[in-house]
Amino acid sequence: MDTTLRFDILPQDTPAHDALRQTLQARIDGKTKPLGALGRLEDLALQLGLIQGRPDPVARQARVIVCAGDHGIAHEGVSAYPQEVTWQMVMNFLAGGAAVNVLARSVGMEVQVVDAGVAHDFGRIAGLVHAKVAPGTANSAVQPAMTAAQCDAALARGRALAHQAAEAGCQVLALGEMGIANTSAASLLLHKLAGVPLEVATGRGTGVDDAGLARKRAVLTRAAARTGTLGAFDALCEYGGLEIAMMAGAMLGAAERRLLVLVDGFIASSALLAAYRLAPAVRDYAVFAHQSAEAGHAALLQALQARPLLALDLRLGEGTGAVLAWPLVQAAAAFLDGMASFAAAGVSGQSA
Ligand SMILES: O=C(O)c1ccc[n+]([C@@H]2O[C@H](COP(=O)([O-])O)[C@@H](O)[C@H]2O)c1
Ligand SMILES: Cc1cc2nc[nH]c2cc1C
Repeated sequence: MDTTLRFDILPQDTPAHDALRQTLQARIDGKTKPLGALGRLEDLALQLGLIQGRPDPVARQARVIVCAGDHGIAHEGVSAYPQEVTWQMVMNFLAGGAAVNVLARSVGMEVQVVDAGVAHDFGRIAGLVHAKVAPGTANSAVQPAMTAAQCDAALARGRALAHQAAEAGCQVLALGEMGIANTSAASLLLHKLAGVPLEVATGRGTGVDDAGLARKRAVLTRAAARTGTLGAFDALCEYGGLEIAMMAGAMLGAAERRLLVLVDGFIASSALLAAYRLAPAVRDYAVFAHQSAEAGHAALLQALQARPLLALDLRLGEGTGAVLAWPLVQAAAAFLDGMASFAAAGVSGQSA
């Protein structure tokens, strides 16, 4: 089985990119600083230029899309919080009172809240993007979480949301999520797609105690045993979530429109892992914002050969870590644009 969608992402290893890479590197190296002294900001500037296909990339507008979804596996008692927190937090996002709202305001980022698959009827509520594919997934401990049609619908809707962000003028798209029990889905994806043992891939999520962690591991072991080796789409169907598939679709759609993708924590990274396996070129568009305190995130980042920008011990989700990395992307574009070159400033370059 495979997704019916085809993602059209420009790979970045073409000869045209080699020429642009050299131009960007020369611009970076010509700035008034010791060679390489802006460290990872230099990598960011280079990546942004390659993504936008220009030596003078811009980072003016960014949006965070928070995808919310519920999980059948929550009924196995794998989270420290009850399922209704998902829809209650959606209301909190819409009221502007959640962490992601506050942090996004502080860095000048727009928040879009999406019902990807919450097990609650919101009615026609203002401000919410109504993209509910189903009222939560099925319990992946006993059956596939999603049908292929549901997974395809979530991917397609995510892609469309990313395209809309591009049309609205964004250069950068951050993806975040809300979904009680979705660390279970992310751990199962990590286990199935990267072969990471469940003992390593499973953490405390919202904060289960030792007994809760043991129970969660037992549930995930049972769930994983239902299937053998899986491709990315089948793994999403079997163990993913509607919000995870929607984030994956949005990441792929963002790359199609040459947006830089800011990846949040453990669950968002599992969406990127699935997206990467569906279309490897998406990896070049991704910036890993932070290393989550969730056990398993280190292994996930390693599987993607990713080095996150920040390490703040966050384990909240919602896109909070991704939002905090937006000023760094802006700083990268700003130094490339505004710093004087050695020639312009009359500063001597490196000694021969
Ligand atoms: O982003 C992270 O790294 C992260 C780590 C742990 C928990 N979360 C959030 O907590 C919820 C999932 O935790 P749980 O225990 O219900 O599986 C979900 O709403 C996530 O946004 C998020
Ligand atoms: C309160 C609360 C807020 C969240 N935000 C993301 N995941 C969350 C989980 C809980 C429990």
